[in-house]
Amino acid sequence: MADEAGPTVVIVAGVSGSGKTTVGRLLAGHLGWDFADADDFHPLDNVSNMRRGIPLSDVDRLPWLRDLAAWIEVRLTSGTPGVLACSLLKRAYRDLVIRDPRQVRLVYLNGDRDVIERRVTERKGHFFAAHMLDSQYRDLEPPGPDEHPIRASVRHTPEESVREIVRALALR
Ligand SMILES: Nc1ncnc2c1ncn2[C@@H]1O[C@H](COP(=O)(O)OP(=O)(O)O)[C@@H](O)[C@H]1O
Ligand SMILES: O=C(O)[C@H](O)[C@@H](O)[C@H](O)[C@H](O)COP(=O)(O)O
Repeated sequence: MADEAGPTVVIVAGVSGSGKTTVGRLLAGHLGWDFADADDFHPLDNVSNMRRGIPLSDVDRLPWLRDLAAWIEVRLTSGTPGVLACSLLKRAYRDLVIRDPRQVRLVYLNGDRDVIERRVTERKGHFFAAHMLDSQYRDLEPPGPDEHPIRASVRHTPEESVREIVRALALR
């Protein structure tokens, strides 16, 4: 759990289309923190595969996860807070990038698959197609209670989710 000073990094996680980038960017703006989208860390082959409808494997994701862990480590050592939007579908992925849960808090955007499916379908100009959602749910291992996730519903507006998250983080 976060220590009295609060976390230095907040990760907003969930399947594609759950609102990680939208909520994460809004949260970062509210807190005055830096924001990073994990999509920007994918090797080009990963994006090319997803664009062609090929889901990523654990092997594909490993270099990506290592780069994300390095981004977090820089934040922690420099004391520069940041919000990271990142799917982190599996527990093993989260264990790799969240080494100290007191300093890195997890937000999990969850809720109705039909809502998410509609959003991915309507989203313009993104490489990730709605038919790929099946593979996201196949890989998804929702956070367990020991990960102390802050849960936010995909049905809420981004603004409502940010208010909930800030309250749960006890950050002003
Ligand atoms: N709470 C929300 N209410 C309505 N639309 C949303 C909400 N969150 C995200 N969206 C929209 O849904 C789509 C997916 O959001 P995005 O932030 O890209 O999700 P992710 O980063 O998890 O893939 C975008 O078109 C975005 O504008
Ligand atoms: O691990 C993965 O399979 C990908 O990271 C995936 O979870 C992510 O969702 C896509 O890269 C699309 O990006 P958005 O999440 O922004 O739609």
